[in-house]
Amino acid sequence: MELVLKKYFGYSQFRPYQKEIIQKILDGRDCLVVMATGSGKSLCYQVPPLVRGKTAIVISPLLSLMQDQVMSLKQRGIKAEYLGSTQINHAVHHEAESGSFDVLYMTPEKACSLPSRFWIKLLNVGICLLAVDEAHCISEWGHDFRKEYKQLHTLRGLLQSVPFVALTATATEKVRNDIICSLDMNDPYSAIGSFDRQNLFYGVKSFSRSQSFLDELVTEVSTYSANAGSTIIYCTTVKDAEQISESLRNAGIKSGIYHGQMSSKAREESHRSFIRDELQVMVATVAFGMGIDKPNIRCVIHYGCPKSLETYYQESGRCGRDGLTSICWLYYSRSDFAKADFYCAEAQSENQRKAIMESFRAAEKYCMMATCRRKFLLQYFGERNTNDCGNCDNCTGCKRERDLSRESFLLLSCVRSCGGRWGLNMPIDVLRGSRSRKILDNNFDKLSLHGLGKDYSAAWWKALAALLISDDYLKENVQDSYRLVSISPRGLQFVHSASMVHQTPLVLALTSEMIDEEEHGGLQSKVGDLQNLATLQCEGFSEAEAKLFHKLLDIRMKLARDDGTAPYAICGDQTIKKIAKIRPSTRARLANIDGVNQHLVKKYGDSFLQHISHLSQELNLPLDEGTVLTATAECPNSQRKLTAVTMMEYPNSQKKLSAARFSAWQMWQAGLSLQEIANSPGKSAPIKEQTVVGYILEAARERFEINWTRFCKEIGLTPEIVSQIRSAITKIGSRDRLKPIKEELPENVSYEHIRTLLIMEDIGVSAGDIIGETSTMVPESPSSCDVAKSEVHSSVQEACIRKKAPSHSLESMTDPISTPTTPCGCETVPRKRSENPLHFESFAKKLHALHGQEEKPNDALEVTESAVLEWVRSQDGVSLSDIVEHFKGSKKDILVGLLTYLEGEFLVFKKNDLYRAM
Ligand SMILES: Nc1ncnc2c1ncn2[C@@H]1O[C@H](COP(=O)(O)OP(=O)(O)OP(=O)(O)O)[C@@H](O)[C@H]1O
Repeated sequence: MELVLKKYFGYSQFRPYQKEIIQKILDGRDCLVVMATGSGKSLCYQVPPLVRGKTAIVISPLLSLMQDQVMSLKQRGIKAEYLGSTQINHAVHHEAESGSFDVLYMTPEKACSLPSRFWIKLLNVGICLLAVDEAHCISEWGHDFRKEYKQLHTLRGLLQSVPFVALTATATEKVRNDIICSLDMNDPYSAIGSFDRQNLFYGVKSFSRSQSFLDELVTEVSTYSANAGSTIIYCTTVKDAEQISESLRNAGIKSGIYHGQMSSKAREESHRSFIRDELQVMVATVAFGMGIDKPNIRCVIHYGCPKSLETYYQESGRCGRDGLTSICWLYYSRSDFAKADFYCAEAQSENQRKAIMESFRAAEKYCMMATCRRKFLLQYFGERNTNDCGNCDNCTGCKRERDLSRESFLLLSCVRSCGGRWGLNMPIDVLRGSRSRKILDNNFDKLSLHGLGKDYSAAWWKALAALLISDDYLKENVQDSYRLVSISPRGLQFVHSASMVHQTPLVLALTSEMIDEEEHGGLQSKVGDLQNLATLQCEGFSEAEAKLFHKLLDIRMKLARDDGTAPYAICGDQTIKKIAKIRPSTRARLANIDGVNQHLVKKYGDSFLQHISHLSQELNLPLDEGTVLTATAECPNSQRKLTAVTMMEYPNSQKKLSAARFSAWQMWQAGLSLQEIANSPGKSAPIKEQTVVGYILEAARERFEINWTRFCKEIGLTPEIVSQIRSAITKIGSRDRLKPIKEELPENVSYEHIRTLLIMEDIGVSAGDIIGETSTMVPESPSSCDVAKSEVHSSVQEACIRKKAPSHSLESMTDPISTPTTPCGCETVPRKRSENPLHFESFAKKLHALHGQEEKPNDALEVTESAVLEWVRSQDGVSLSDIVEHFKGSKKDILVGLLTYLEGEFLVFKKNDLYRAM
C-alpha cells in the first residue's frame, strides 16, 4: 500500500483511518466512511484498484466533480475515466467494461441504467469496490437528498461479492443508519473521523447589503488575492452574486461567476478557469457546491447565511484542503433568517421539512453565538468532549462580557407578558415603545414594560434573545412554520428571583453584532480580517524563498496550461512550498519530497529541476537545503577517491555548507575540472561554471582545503590580473563592493577573478605565492613582483595535492558504453530515462568501471540494477547494511550509487531508513 501511495500520490504516510479502511476494502468488507471534508476520503477508494489491479467503480453526484477527479488521477499516471452524458469518447464504454480503467466514475443514474451485461462483463475481469461518494445524498435526513441515490441498492444484487464503500463528510447518526440500510450494507466497517478542520479559521459578522460594505469587501479581497491561493464567495441569491462579481471585476480582480441561471456551457467554462487558477475569485451560489476539489482555496466567504449548517460545513470545507492555513468568514443579515419557509418549500415529505428547518436553525444559531464556533460545529455533528478552539473569531477576539441581568429581565418578562403567542418581534417592539396597530389592539402599550428598552436597537435585542435561547432562558416553538417564543422554566425562575430594581447578576458574552450595534449603531459591520492571508502563504520563508515559491507557482501554471490540466493536478501548493524550501538539485531529491509522485518526476522533473537551479542561482539561494548528506552517486567516481577526505575529516560540514556546495567541493578535490563539475549528471541540467567557482570559494571561506594552485590555473587568475585587481582596489579605495572594482578593470578580468583574490586574502593565502609557483601557468604578461614570488613553494597546497589528488588518470578509464561522458565517466547531457530497469544496467557497469575492478570473494553476487532491485523486491524493507551484507564484496559506494539512482527512477523508495521496491 505504501508503495502505491508514494508512487502514484507522492505521499509517504497515510492519514488517520486511510490505511485501515483500505485494508478492510482489500479484505472484501463493506465500509462506511464519515470523515471531514478534505481529510483524504478519496484516497481510500483510489488505492485498492492500484493494489489489486481491478477496477474501482465510483458513484458521484456531479459530472464536474468526476471530470476534475479524472483529470487529477490521470496526472498521477492512474487510468481513470467517467461515464456520463458529457462523455464524448464513445470508446470509453467498451474499454470500461473490459476493465481498462483503474478508477471508473459514473453518476447514480448512469450506474442504474447500465445493462446487466455491462456489470457481468466487468465483474469477470474484476471489480475491486463500488464507492458511493457524497453518500449523505441517499438519506432523506441528509441536507442534500437525491432520489436517484435511493436506486443504488439495485446494484447490490448484481455485485454481491464486491465491497460497497459509502463516503461522506456530513452524516448525523440518523443519516449513517439510513445509508447502511439503503445500500444494503453487510456488517460494514465504520470509520467515523473527526469533523474538525484544524487549519480553518472560522469567523462570523453581521452586515448590511450596502455599497459601502461591498467596497470594503472588494478592497480586502484585492489585498491578498493576487498572491494567496483562491477565494470563493458564496451568495444566497443570483442578484448578490452578479453585484459582487461586477464590483470585483471593476476593481481589476480576476473573478468569475457561477450560478444556476447560467447556461451549462458558461458554468463549465467558469469552473474550468477557476480550477486552472486563471481566476482568483469565484463568486457563486450553492450551485457551485459539492465537487469543488481544488486544494488551494485559501478563503471561503459566505455573503449571507447558508440554508443549513451542513451546507455551511461542506462549502466552507472547500477551503484549505491541502492542509494549509485558510480562512472562512460568514456574513449574515437578519433578513437571511426569514428564509426558512423558502427552503422548506423544497421538502418532499414532513420528515424532510423538519430536517431542513432544524439545520437552518442550527445555521442561525451558529451566526448568533458568542462562544467557540468550532465547538458548536463539532457538537452539531455529534462530537463530544470538544474544547474551545482558539481559532475562531469568538475565541480570538477580545471577549466582552457584561452583566446583562436587567436587559434579560426586561426581555424575559416582556415575552412572558405577551403570553408566548408571538415571535420575537412583538416583545421587542413593546420594549422599544412601538405603538403599532398590533400592539394597540393587544393593549401591550399598557404594559409597565412598554418603552423600557428604547436604548437598544431591535437587532441588539434579537441578538440578546439568541443568547437567552441558547442558554435555555427562552425557548422557540415552530408552529405552522411560525417561530413562537416563550419563557422556559429556567427563564421563569430567573424572573421570579428578581424585581424591576434588583436582579441576580447574569453575565453574558456580547456577540460582535451587539458590540457593533452599541458602538456604531450597527452601521460599521467591518469585513473580517482577510489581509493576513497574503503573509500566511509565505510563512517561514525568507524574501528570496517567497519569490522562488511564486515563480515556481508560475512555472507549474505554465506546465499545466501546456498540458491542458489544472496546476494543482501536477502537485499541490504545499508540495511547491517544500520544493521552494529544499530546492532539490537531482531527480532523487525531488522524488523524496512529500507530494511528488512518479508521474511528476518523469514528466516534469527535469523542467522543474532546471528552473530551480536557474532561479536559485538568480536569487542567490543554495540548492539542496536541509538535505542530509549521504554518499551520493551523483558523480560516483569522486566518492571512491574521497573516502579519506570527506565526511570523516569534516564532521560538521553539513552545518557549514549546503549539500550542493559540499558536493561541488568534493568533486573538485577528487580532481574534476570546474567544467566537469558543472556538467556532472546528478543534476537535471548543467549549472554554470561561475556557480561552481562560487561554491568552491564558499567552501574555502569555511576553511575547507583547496588546492589553490590548481584552482587559480583553472580560472585563469594570472599574476598580471592579480596586480590589475590590486591597482583597481587602490584606486577606488575600497574592496567592499565588487562592481566598482570590476568597472575599473579590462573585460578579460572576471568577477570570479576578483572574488577569488579577495577570499584568498581574507583567509590568509598569498595569491602571489600560489600563482607564481606553477610553471605550467602562462601569464599573458607576467608582472614582476608576482613572478618573483612564484618561486616560493606553497607547501600546504602542494602537500594536499600529493596526498589526496586522484591517483589514476580519469581519462584513462574505459567507458563501457557509448554515450558521451565527461572524464569522470558521467554523461554530459541529462540522460533520457526509460521505464525498463534493465535499460539501466549501463549505469551499474559505468559505476563499476569508475570504481575500478577489485578482488571479490568467489561467492560474491554481481551488483547490477536488476540484481539489487530484485533482491529489494523480495524483502519486506531492507537497510543499507543488509544490502551491503547481501552483496558482500561489492563496494558500498557502488550500492549507494545504484540505490540513489533507482530512487530517482521511482523503482525503489526509502522510508524509515529501509529500502523497498516500488
Ligand atoms: N496520505 C496523505 N498525505 C498527504 N495528503 C493527502 C493524503 N491523502 C489525501 N491527501 C490530500 O488531501 C487532499 C484532500 O483529499 P480528498 O480530496 O481525498 O478529501 P475528501 O475527504 O474526499 O474531501 P471532500 O469530502 O471535501 O471531498 C487532497 O489534496 C489529497 O491529495
